[in-house]
Amino acid sequence: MFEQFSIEAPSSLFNQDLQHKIDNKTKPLGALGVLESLAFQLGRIQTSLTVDVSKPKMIVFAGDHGVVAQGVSLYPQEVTPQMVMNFLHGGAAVSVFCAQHKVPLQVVDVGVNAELEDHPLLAKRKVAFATNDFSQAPAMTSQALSLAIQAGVAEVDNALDNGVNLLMFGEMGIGNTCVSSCMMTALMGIDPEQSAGRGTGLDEGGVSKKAQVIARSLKRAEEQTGLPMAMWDAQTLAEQVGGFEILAMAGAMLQSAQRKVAFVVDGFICSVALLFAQKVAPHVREYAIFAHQSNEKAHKSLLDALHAEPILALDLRLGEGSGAILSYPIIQSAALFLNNMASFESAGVSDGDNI
Ligand SMILES: Cc1cc2ncn([C@H]3O[C@H](COP(=O)(O)O)[C@@H](O)[C@H]3O)c2cc1C
Ligand SMILES: O=C(O)c1cccnc1
Repeated sequence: MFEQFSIEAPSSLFNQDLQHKIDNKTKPLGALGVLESLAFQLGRIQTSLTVDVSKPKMIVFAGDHGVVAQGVSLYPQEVTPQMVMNFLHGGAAVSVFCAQHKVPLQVVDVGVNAELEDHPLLAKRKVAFATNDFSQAPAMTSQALSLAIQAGVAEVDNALDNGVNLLMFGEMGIGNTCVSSCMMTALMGIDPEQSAGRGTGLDEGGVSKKAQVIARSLKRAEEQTGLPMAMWDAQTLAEQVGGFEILAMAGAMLQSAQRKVAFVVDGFICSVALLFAQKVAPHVREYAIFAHQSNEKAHKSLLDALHAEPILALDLRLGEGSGAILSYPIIQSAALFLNNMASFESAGVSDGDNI
């Protein structure tokens, strides 16, 4: 299933030169903080002392989830196709922010529970109209899993073949915080109480019901596979409790890393996609830029598990790729300081080792 991915760590060839270049900019050592680690990471990924993030693209994967039948979201499933139309017509948060930064937006239907009309911004790669309700049966077949992964791979290939040099990923799918929490529980071996959060705005009772649905679903899957979840491989985990848009995004992240291009991770759901991708190929993590820390409860512990240093913390709890696009100006600034800032030598400024 995942044999196509053999992801190498970014090159270390320029590590010393990159650090030297960053340290010799006209600023106190380390003073540009997170921008310095971003510039270093981009330089490693692009194997260059100058970096280019001038051709970004936002790809939003959309899909529906059978498990919403268990009452795990505040909103009805119809909102998924309605929001996809809103993305296409420029009215969603991610659309507005992409327009602000002149970043092209592509929406990919991998499993929306509605027939969608053709639209230039829409890629139609529907695997099915929704996953199965995984509290009752496996979420998907291995064939469906493969189609979801390949949808992500194909969209990334398409973008990179057209010169894109920075990818940003987002998602839309009512119920997908439940799916993400369930995947996180299985991937990290934690209690569902620790991974379930409010999503679109559940109250405490709703969150504890969501945790119960997750616990029941994982028990069902353990019984059906005859294996404790700690022993599931990536394929089993995805088939049992995955979501189409989350797995398409994982495929996209893996392909982006395979082709040595950095990608921006949005909030909680995207971080779970990365955690899954990391189970397939650990080095994928090194190509990820973390946009922000979401207000979804489990995002902080997930970011810690990924050793991630997010750029922003704005109390967002939206998804769609909204945090990813908001972080783009900072990523641009990281590239610009590395490329264009003067060095102590070129600007004739005295540096600081005279003590
Ligand atoms: C109008 C609206 C726009 C959204 N845009 C993103 N999401 C976000 O909320 C959903 C996940 O939350 P839950 O698991 O609680 O359903 C996802 O679709 C996510 O992208 C939205 C949700 C709504 C209602
Ligand atoms: O952080 C996220 O990705 C998120 C949080 C709440 C709702 N939808 C998405």
